[in-house]
Amino acid sequence: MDLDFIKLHGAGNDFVFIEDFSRDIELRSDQVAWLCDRHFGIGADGIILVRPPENPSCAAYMHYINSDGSLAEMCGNGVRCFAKFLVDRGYVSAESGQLVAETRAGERRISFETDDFGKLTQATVDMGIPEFSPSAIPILLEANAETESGASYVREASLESPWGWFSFTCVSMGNPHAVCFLDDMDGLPDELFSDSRDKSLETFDIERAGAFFEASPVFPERANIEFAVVGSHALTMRVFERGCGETLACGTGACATHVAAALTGRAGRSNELVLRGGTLSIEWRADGHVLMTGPARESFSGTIHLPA
Ligand SMILES: N[C@H](CCC[C@H](N)C(=O)O)C(=O)O
Repeated sequence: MDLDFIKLHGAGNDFVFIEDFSRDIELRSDQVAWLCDRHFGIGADGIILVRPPENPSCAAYMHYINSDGSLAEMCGNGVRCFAKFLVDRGYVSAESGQLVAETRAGERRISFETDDFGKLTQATVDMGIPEFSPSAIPILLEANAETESGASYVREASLESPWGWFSFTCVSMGNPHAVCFLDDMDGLPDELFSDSRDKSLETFDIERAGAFFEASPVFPERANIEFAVVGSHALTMRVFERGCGETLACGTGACATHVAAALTGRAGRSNELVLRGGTLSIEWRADGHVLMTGPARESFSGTIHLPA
């Protein structure tokens, strides 16, 4: 089967977009993995099929698939690129400045800016209200703290690993996140850093630590694992994504990290989240909604022959 595709990315988190308004594209996990392979396929962190919405007031439905073929409820960088796909191709009027995307996690309102040619340059997504209960994450641990509004949540729960104990604060943005603040890297073993003389987020071996916790039995549906460092002006983070591995950015992960930082007194209600692929601006509003602002870029388009 020949597939027309468009490659887009949000802060380096990249996706293969395929228009599927006729709802006749179904991809097996091995086909998804092949399309996402950076040597034998197109190369991406995930696939996004653009499908008709259930609710006609929504612009379209975002069907997101991780590069390992697993489905995820939500993708923050992906939904900004989703808006770009729709605006740049005229499915949504550039003048309207907003649209509602339908996702597996629910509807997400997006406001966007365009350039002089009507092409979307950046978008602000209302990522909804985070969920905290262990059953909502899901995580097989008891809640041990309460938010100001009385929601129970898992705060800096210690999980053991071959390299010692790590503390995670858990947040759902429609998909599961476990956030670890690396407050004392000197206390971690040398083998977890590519340069033991420079124990930093950059030299931290996220592939090993992230893979260990992503697959921990404490997360029955696995989890996206964030490691973050709080600076004087910004939060710097890296993410090992469920079903993908390390990505250059994770929109829902940036939101979860920001919320966890606010909950644990490390940050206020608005922050710049610095990721390897770019910076996302996150605000946790007083009404509980999390707003994420960031770029969306088109890389290239083409047609690929998908082996049967
Ligand atoms: N791997 C994630 C989905 C993609 C999230 C990320 N790319 C984002 O921008 O939010 C999961 O399985 O929940």
